[in-house]
Amino acid sequence: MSVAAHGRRTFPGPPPWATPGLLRKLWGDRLGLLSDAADRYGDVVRFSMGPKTLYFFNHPDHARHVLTDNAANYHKGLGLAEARRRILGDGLLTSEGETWRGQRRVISPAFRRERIAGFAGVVADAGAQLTERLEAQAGNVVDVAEEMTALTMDVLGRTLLDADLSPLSFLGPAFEAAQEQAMFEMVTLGALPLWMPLPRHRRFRAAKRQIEDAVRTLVESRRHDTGTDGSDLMSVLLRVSESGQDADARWRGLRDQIVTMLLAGHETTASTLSWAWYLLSRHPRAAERLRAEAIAVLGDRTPEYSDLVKLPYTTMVIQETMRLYPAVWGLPRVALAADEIGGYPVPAGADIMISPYTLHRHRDFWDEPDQFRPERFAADAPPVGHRYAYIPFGAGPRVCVGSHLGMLEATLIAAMVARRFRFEFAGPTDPVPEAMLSLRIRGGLPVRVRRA
Ligand code: HEM
Repeated sequence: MSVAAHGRRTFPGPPPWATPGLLRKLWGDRLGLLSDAADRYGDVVRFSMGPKTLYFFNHPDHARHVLTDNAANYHKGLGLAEARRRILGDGLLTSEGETWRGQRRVISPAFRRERIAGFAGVVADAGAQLTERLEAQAGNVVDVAEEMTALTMDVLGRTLLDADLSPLSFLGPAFEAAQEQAMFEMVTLGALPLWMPLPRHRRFRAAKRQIEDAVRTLVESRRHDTGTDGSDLMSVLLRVSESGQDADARWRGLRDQIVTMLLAGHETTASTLSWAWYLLSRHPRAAERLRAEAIAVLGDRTPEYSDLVKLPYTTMVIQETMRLYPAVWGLPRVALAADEIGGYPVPAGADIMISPYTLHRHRDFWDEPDQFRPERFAADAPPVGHRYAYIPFGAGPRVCVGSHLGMLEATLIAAMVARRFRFEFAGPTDPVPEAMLSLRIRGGLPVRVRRA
């Protein structure tokens, strides 16, 4: 069908008078907003919200078009644009164009599979410390989401940043405040400028200061101690920051990269592991199978990188967790020039949303999409109906640079913990997903720790 023919077609979507309700949902229930719209209107939805229009495309072909085939026409959008302005700056996640291309070229080697394989020892060590902490808590209720955050932060520090991040436990809440602000600005469309003396603005400014101070400390301590071979991420970032521009710009460049790595490198894996523990607490047979595999493969010994391929069921549990609760639930983009997606015309400047969360539950591509069934990812199961119906790490040029590290960490930690413990969900009601930049669990995940 021609563009002109579609141009006359009106987009499906809620009527303009629904705007207040839509904005409320954009603030309080982003997943509900998208899921309900997909159920009601199908694969293409236009949300008109006052001055803002959001185009939601929910067919895997649309995802391929935006993320890969015509990726050059799209920059990062809604939510990420605010996060860029407020906290991430021109780090790898939010930079664009030539700046991004240059950064990706120099940063990627630090994430190669061979390098990541060398990190298995650090992951195993962090896992051993975690199991000791859990042992001390056997029979008690702990917030396992908080434990996962501490663990992934520790691993990130010791692998990529060559630093002990344990004195920086305030970073978790500080990142939370920073993301809150970015989301708030997204929903209020920037109507409440940061100079206004609101408590949330004060909270944000304090959080930003804490994050900057932490980065400064990391950089200073590293400059005095360069005992590495120079190919780790921190060395690469420091080297890059030594060339060109004025001192201020160099510092900003370095800060943006480190803040980005701190945020992107720990929340996502922590979220994945937390949701996995919740799902396993609700599916004891799957939990038992995972435990049996972990014991058969690892026994009592320290896991190694080569164990990854021997843990297919554990891997399937992580894959299925990322299907139901993809840590990066939304891939917002802005169209640079007018385009046509799935036959629908979108104007230049249009805000586009591709959502792994809704694609991963798309009824045309998944059997019983809301059920937790790790078997769908078994080697002998039918392949996923469409390559872009499952994109937990994104796709195309902006695909996750840390996916190998994320998978290594999630799989080894799941096996190490499951061979010793099981968790009973101890919350008063089912956990509520909170769609910030990553998919958190609102209020944490209380579980009772039981020796398995
Ligand atoms: C289970 C764990 C993880 C998941 C599910 C995940 C998911 C994603 C997704 C979906 C994207 C694409 C975002 C977009 O297109 O807008 C992304 C990008 C990115 N991720 Fe991850 N990630 C994980 C772990 C990590 C780790 C461990 C790091 C390490 C620092 C990391 C660093 C990054 C960076 C820097 C980008 C931006 C890449 C670019 O634009 O060139 N991620 N991640």
